[in-house]
Amino acid sequence: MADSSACVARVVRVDRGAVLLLPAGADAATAGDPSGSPAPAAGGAPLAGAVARAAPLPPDLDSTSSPSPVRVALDRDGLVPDADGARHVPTVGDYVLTGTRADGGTTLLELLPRRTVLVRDSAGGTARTQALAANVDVVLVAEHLAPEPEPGRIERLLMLAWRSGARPVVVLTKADLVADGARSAAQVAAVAPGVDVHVVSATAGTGLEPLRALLSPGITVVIVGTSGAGKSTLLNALVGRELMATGALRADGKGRHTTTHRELVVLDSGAVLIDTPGLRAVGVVGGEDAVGAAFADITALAERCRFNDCAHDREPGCAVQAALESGELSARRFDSWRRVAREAAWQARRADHRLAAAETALWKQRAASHRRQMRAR
Ligand SMILES: Nc1nc2c(ncn2[C@@H]2O[C@H](COP(=O)(O)OP(=O)(O)OP(=O)(O)O)[C@@H](O)[C@H]2O)c(=O)[nH]1
Ligand SMILES: [Zn+2]
Repeated sequence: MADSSACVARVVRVDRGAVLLLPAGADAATAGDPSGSPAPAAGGAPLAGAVARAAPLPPDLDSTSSPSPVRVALDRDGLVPDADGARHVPTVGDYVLTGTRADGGTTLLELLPRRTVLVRDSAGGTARTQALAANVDVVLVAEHLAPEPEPGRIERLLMLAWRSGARPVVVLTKADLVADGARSAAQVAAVAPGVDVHVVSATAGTGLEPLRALLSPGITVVIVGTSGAGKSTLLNALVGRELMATGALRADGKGRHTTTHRELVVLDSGAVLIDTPGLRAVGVVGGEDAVGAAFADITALAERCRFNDCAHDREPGCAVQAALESGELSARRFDSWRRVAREAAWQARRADHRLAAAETALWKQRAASHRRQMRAR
């Protein structure tokens, strides 16, 4: 499918009918070069570093300029085929193979496999999911300390993060507005088992070092959180310059600027940052694994129940009920877990059902074509 001149590029932004791509240079992976796999195993050095290094800067430009992305039109349906011909909606962070037309223009050839992908349910409760970002290593879950953090929202965002395959990290923002950020952090840590929780103030510049340390070459970091969580402000503070428009009032008095699209930015360090618009209703898409990870504390408790099929209701020897009684587990978190676990089970059943329906349709199609062949004879 790919011609010999195929190159790997990364999707920086998706517009209507087109994508912005950062092309990889001579040192980056090319098609047919197995060592240049764009989908490295977790922990491997992703291509982003190569993309960042790919375009040497002209000497008259300072080090803060990045190579400019190339705009490439999508097919009419707005989709990009993968190696098997299945067509996908491209998303920020995707790696694609590009080719060169006779007139020198760039064409999109193929979507490369996604190592990780952040997805959510599309609005309206349809069966569709929307890919928010692909090939990310770290998902920063941002939540403000003032107003008070909402544990339920953090739980949902953590499920989204766990489900992506990337590593979640919680960032509690606006520490300058509260007296005791550490106390809130301890409460939030209780709903984020296995996840680091950081307390930061982007405006005061405190607590940023551990987050800066995440921004190593080749690492892709995406930030998610409700509108006003301080995502853009935090990213700007991490980078030390204005990358993202923030919700602060604009100097010209023309109201507020908020993030309206997802965009990938390559830092001088070679790390890649993706800002996302505020996620309002995080419809959490199934994934019993994600529930298990986000609620690892309850999963561990449930393993200690006397009965394997304990419903954690009134069964004797239920470790979950015991934890509720002792106060080790909050009723709120237990309810939260029940709700998402039910949703996950429902999603799984629905996916099975869809699969079964697709299978039936395929067999009907085959049977029909078989009948046609028989008739033709
Ligand atoms: N006091 C204080 N205010 C902050 C801090 N970080 C952000 N803010 C303010 O919070 C508001 C929202 O910040 P943004 O960075 O635009 O929030 P966002 O999460 O990117 O919002 P969306 O783009 O709508 O998703 C702005 O008025 C910021 O100035 C902080 O550390 N301390
Ligand atoms: Zn039980």
